Amino acid sequence: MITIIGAGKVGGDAALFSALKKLDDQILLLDVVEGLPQGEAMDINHMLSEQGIDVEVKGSNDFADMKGSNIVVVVAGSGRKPGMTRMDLLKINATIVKSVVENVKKYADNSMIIPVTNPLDPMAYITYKVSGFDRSRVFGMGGMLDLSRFRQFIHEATGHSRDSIRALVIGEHGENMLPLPRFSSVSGIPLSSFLPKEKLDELIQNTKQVAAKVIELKGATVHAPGNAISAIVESVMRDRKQVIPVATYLDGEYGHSDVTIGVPAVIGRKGVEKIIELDLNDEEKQIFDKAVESVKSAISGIEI
Ligand SMILES: NC(=O)c1ccc[n+]([C@@H]2O[C@H](COP(=O)([O-])OP(=O)(O)OC[C@H]3O[C@@H](n4cnc5c(N)ncnc54)[C@H](O)[C@@H]3O)[C@@H](O)[C@H]2O)c1
Ligand SMILES: O=C(O)C[C@H](O)C(=O)O
Repeated sequence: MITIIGAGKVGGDAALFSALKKLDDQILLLDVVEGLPQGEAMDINHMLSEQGIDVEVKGSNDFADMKGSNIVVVVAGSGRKPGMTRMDLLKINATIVKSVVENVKKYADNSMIIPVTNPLDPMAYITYKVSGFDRSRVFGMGGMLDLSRFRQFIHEATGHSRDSIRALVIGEHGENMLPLPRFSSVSGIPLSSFLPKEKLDELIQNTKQVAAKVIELKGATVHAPGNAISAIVESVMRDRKQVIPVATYLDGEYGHSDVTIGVPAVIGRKGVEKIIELDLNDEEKQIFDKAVESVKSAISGIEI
C-alpha cells in the first residue's frame, strides 16, 4: 500500500498519478481535515472506474490505517504565498512534519518515507531524525521536480523533443538550487553544443524562479509535483533503479555530514541504493556548499 499524508492539492494529485500508473493495488490518503481525503478518494475512484483501472483509493483521518504501507509520502503542511520563500515555512511545517512522522514510526515502521513538505531539505532532515529509519529509507522529493522544469526550459530553448533531453538539478530545493548544465544533455550530447553560456545562465535562473511564478499565477504548483512524486514511487515499486536527485542524509559524501540535501541517487526497491558523487567544478561546489550551509543553519534553529 502507498500512503499519502496530506490530501490537499499536491497529495491528491500524487494519488491520481500513482493510481493511473497502477503503482500499487491500494492507495491511502490521510488528512486531519474530516471529509477531505474521503472526498478526494471518491473523486479519483470515479475516474478510475471509467478508465477500468482496478486500483482502490481510500481516504481516512485515522493514522492507524497506514499499517502495512511500503511507502509513505509526507506532503502535509502549508504552502508558500506569493512573496514568500520556502524557508519562511520552516517553523509552521516543522511542527506538522514532526507529528506526522511520529505516526509513521508508530504505524508503518517498515516503510520508506518520501518527505515533500517545504522547506524540503530541512523537512527531510526532521523526517530522518524523528523516524530513526536507516537513511536509505528516507528520501525527499525536490530535485525531480526541479529537473522537470529545467528540462522544459531546455526543450523550449532548443526545440528538441522532451524525451531526448536529460537534465539534472541538485542542492537545495530552494534559493540555493543547483541546475547542472554540465550533467544535462540532448541525446547524450552536452548542452554547450546547443546553447551559448548566456542562454544557459538564463535557463538556470528561470529554473530557480519558475515555481514562484506559478504560485503567483495560480496559487500553487500541483501537477508537476504530483507527477514527480509518482516518478520516485514508481522507481521504488518497479525497482527501476533510476538515478534521481533526492534529498537524502549525507554521511561524508560531497565532503558533508549530518545534513540532508539533494544529490543524485539510485532509487530502487530498497530505497536509496547508492548515492552518486559527481565531480563538481569549483563554481558548482561553491553553490552546493552554500546550499548545505543554508540547510544546516535552518535545522540548527529547530528542536527535533
Ligand atoms: N518538495 C516539493 O517539490 C514540493 C512541491 C509542491 C508542494 N510542496 C509542499 O507541499 C506542501 C503541501 O502543498 P499543497 O499545495 O498540497 O498544500 P494544501 O494546503 O493543498 O494541502 C496540505 C494538506 O495538509 C493537511 N495537513 C496539515 N496538517 C496535517 C497533519 N498534521 N496531518 C495530516 N494532514 C495535515 C491539510 O489539511 C491540507 O489538506 C507544502 O508545504 C508545499 O510547499 C513541496
Ligand atoms: O515552490 C513552492 O513553494 C512549491 C514547490 O516547492 C515547488 O517547487 O513547486
